Amino acid sequence: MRRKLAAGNWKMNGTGAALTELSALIAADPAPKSEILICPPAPLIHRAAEIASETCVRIGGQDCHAAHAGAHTGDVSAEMLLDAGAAYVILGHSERRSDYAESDALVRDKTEAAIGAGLTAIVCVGETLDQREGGATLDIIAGQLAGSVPAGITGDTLVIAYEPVWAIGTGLVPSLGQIGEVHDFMREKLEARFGAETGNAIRLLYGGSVKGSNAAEIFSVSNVDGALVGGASLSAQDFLPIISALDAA
Ligand SMILES: O=C[C@H](O)COP(=O)(O)O
Repeated sequence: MRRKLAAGNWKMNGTGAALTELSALIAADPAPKSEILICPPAPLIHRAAEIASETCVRIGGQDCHAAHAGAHTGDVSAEMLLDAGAAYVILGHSERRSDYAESDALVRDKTEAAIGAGLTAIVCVGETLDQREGGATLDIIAGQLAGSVPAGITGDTLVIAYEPVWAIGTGLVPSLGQIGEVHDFMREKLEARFGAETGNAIRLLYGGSVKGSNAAEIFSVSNVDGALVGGASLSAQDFLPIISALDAA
């Protein structure tokens, strides 16, 4: 049985004052059935992890370098995230793929580094609007999965987030049929590559304009094990209904 995961990606939002939202989240929902994850900007990870220690909320990073250490100005390694208190790291988010031209091969190397350091990697995949309209969605997802996910993973160290690029921060959401088609396809691909047991243990998140108002219907779709939430994770008031919907799914 896969434990559901409500993951919040704060992106490049929030200074120390934003941690009051994390405290409010912890105070409001101390024992959800689902796992809760908040991925704040890197400078807040250590403080966030201290606030969340011994609570049900886990803390994660939004990226890491593929190397353990070295001359990589401005980067952080997976080991540094772990040392700061992170348990997860998001990798290959479409904003990283577009802002920094991150390739599938680079995402795969980062994922290997993250898992090797003891983090759980959340690898993001998703098509652009042109690709969807051109009928290429499943080919794109297959290629990103094959290229970004390393060999030899285990079901508890990898999470896949399906985030259609055109749904991120736009208020646009795929139909439930479209979400289900991609999630079922990803499950098939993962089972074919890693075997039924591992492939079935990997959690599959949907991300892109998830709100309290649409969360329940999204979580009713087969093979949707939770959500990767951007804007609506920035306030406890907005994130809590999503967690409640996931608990109820
Ligand atoms: O990582 C989160 C996603 O990019 C979704 O962002 P959003 O919920 O603001 O659309």
